[in-house]
Amino acid sequence: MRALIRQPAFLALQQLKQQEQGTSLAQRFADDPARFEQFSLGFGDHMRVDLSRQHWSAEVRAQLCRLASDMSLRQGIDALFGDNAFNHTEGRAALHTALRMPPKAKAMHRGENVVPKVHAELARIQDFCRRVHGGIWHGYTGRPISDVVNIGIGGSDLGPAMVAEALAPCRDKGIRTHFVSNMDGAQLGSVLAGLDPATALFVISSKTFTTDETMTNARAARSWLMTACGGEEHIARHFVAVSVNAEAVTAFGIDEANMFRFWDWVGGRFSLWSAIGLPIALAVGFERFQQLLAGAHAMDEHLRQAPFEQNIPVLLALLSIWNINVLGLQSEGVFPYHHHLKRFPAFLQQLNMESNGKGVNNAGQPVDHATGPVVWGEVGTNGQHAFFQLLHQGSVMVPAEFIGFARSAYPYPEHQRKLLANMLAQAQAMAFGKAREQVESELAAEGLSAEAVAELAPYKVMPGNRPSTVILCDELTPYNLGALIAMYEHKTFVQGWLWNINSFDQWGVELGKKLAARLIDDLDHGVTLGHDSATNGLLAQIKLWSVSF
Ligand SMILES: O=P(O)(O)OC[C@H]1O[C@](O)(CO)[C@@H](O)[C@@H]1O
Repeated sequence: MRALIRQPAFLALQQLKQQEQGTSLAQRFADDPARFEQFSLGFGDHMRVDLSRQHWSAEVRAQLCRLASDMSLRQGIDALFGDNAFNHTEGRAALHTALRMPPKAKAMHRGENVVPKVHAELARIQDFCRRVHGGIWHGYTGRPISDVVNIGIGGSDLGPAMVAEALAPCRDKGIRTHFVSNMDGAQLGSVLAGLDPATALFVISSKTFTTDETMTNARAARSWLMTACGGEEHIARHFVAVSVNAEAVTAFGIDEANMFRFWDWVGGRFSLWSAIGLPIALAVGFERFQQLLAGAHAMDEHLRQAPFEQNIPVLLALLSIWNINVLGLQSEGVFPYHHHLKRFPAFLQQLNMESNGKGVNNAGQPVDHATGPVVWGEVGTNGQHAFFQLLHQGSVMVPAEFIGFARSAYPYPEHQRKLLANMLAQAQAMAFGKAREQVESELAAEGLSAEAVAELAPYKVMPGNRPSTVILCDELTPYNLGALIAMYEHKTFVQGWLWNINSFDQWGVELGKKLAARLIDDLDHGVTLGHDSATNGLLAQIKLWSVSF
């Protein structure tokens, strides 16, 4: 297959660039009163995705869809649900979609249908939740569990932490959840300080069960608990594990009976649907966890069945290809207008940037085009009072994705109306801005002199013409959240397919881990030599200031 930038459809898109850039968003809307209907898509009765405020036309969309067809995307999508070898640099499949399939479905991996074992593990999770919620599984003094502490990092943290927070209004099981990920005792220390060891349950979540941050935190948590309860025999009531590595789990001292499994065909950043989602099920109940899976599965089916022109994740990915590879926009802002989605941008950063931050294609050659964008964001309206200035008037153009919900679980209708109004206003301001003439007439109406108007006007002009997407749902339910996350997973996958990169490995994080291992040793022994001069100098300074090394 020819590379993206040598595809005839891509060359056609490049030809269209000038013409498209020459038409402002304001002009597009003026020319076509039905633009919203033309460029917005529904997902069932719960979600509407508005792509009308992007710098594209029906012609661009058609060429992008042709590009996807020419690059055999349909074949790629089919493979995502079957026995693929997508993660060829690690010798693994990418089969996370099997985690949310109904019991009777089939997903083959090396000749075996994996769906029955997925459901067998789900049944174990359900049973465990029942025991914890019913107080049958209790702490060493006999009191029921009140606090669940997930110890994990990356995909073993971000997904469950984001979802547990997002579904906060559904937390009716009497369980508080905490997430400890960082190699910084400040995080573990502050979580432990608020816990009663007799009612705390630690979930050690690590696909490999070798990640240094997780194992360091897990060992410290175990010592803390031992000090409180005074005996190794009590540990089993307070520690469970989620991993693929049974040997390492038992070596740590957790019985295999208290280990929840997933499989090497589940990448870390795609793992929240597996037993890695245990803290979610403990926090909001197993039924809601099932609804989350159902929402994701519905999005899977949409990806598989909808024609490209109406396929939400496909169009999101194609638009990002258009923005990145043709228009040269290298960053994407994600702004959920829901306070409980405050961890969503961080989750998306791992999902997209760890997947698509690659510089070598599937044939081992350097790519000759841009790949994954810088993904960042913050909840609205907080972001508006922080960095939206740059979005509106800065010299960088950042396509924005606004995510909003018509209904709120909280009884503050005024807040909700104002929240939604703000989200819509930001998308409007980005697209249509404010022209100089309007600024001048407003200033004049305020009574400013002609001289003052001329002086102030340039600062108040809003250039507009900045692209954005609005994703609107009826409410932040487990089902909608599942669909939303799966939508972004598939956007990431489709981007990776078209860029012809492996979206499922992450070799780029390895070197730092190796270097850190040597530096940990040096800090342990007070060594300040043998590195580059900057590292040696900083080691010496740390040694001077530190009392503990
Ligand atoms: O679940 P594990 O094996 O502890 O890995 C945690 C995270 O570390 C990474 O491998 C990156 O270092 C992620 O891909 C992964 O989600």
